[in-house]
Amino acid sequence: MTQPRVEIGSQPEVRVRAPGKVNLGLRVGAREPDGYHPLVTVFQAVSVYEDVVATPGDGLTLSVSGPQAHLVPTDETNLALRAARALAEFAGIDDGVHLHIEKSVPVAGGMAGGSADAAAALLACDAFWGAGLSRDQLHELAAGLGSDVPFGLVGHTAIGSGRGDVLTPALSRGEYHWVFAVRDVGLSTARVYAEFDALAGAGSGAFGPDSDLELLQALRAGDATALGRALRNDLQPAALELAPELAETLAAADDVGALGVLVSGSGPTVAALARSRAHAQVIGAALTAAGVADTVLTAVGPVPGARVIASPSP
Ligand SMILES: C[C@@](CO)(OP(=O)(O)O)[C@H](O)COP(=O)(O)OP(=O)(O)OC[C@H]1O[C@@H](n2ccc(N)nc2=O)[C@H](O)[C@@H]1O
Ligand SMILES: Nc1ncnc2c1ncn2[C@@H]1O[C@H](COP(=O)(O)OP(=O)(O)O)[C@@H](O)[C@H]1O
Repeated sequence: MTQPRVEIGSQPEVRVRAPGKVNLGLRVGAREPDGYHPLVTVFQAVSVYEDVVATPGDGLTLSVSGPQAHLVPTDETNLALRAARALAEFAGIDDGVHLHIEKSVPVAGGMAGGSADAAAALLACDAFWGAGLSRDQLHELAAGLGSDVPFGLVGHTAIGSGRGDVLTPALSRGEYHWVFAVRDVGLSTARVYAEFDALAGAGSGAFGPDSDLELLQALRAGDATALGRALRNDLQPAALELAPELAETLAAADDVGALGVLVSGSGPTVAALARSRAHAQVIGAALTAAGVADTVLTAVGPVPGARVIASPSP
């Protein structure tokens, strides 16, 4: 598990890359006494990445770059810093580290960028400090940081139950091409779940372990058309209630022949499944032309979870 540091001049640097995600299926049960909703979800990791770079520092410090860096908290609430602190406490380490996040995943966009940062920071600190934690130990720390963080570690395709943190790998064949329509204003996950409650009955009514059989079958077969038909998000009506303009984005992607289109997680990012890389470009151009997205990203999935990457940035 321990990874070598890459020396740049005299500076040791560990760079870890972690993916964003889309929930291909997201089935939500009724709120439980602890205030959380049980889920059955099928996660796919996609090629929109966060890089977290660990370098020497006094104490635990953080910086962030990227188009939406100004939206990311850099205080103690930042998930990457919380991850570093959790790992240091667990492993009894009192060395410092500076973490720099190069952010590409939309902030508060329903693509789990903060969770990717936390997963990447766990792996980066483990390698940087030579802590040598096992996968199980990292997973345990990840689950303590947030429900989507364990998936940020494992990536690929997985079924999440519990709060999404209990993961079972899912078979998936082939590559899927995505277009993500990003909005500059995020949607708070807490608000979307609260709206889900307010719209009582908006859920699928089919909450349970067998909810996504068609979806899982499509993935096993590598059948993008069938996958497009099976995409499902129980939070979508709530996200649309809070951000009605998303209906136009969904319709615009549908109009240009997307195989399927849905709100990603708690939104407001809209994910459209394309037939091919070229078709993804066509959908992206149409969404931009229609003015229904502030930024359009294209990506493929599934991709691996957080990993130390060999070559540091130039
Ligand atoms: C919706 C999902 C789907 O993967 O991700 P995003 O699309 O936001 O990335 C997840 O369930 C995001 O889970 P998580 O990352 O734990 O959400 P948090 O921001 O910690 O939760 C904020 C608040 O949302 C509500 N919440 C969250 C998760 C859950 N299963 N039930 C809930 O009711 C709770 O009120 C909680 O206090
Ligand atoms: N490293 C981080 N990157 C982004 N957001 C973070 C981070 N740490 C904490 N947050 C907080 O978490 C909120 C949502 O996180 P994010 O993962 O971007 O979206 P989502 O939960 O919709 O997938 C942000 O609005 C921000 O306040």
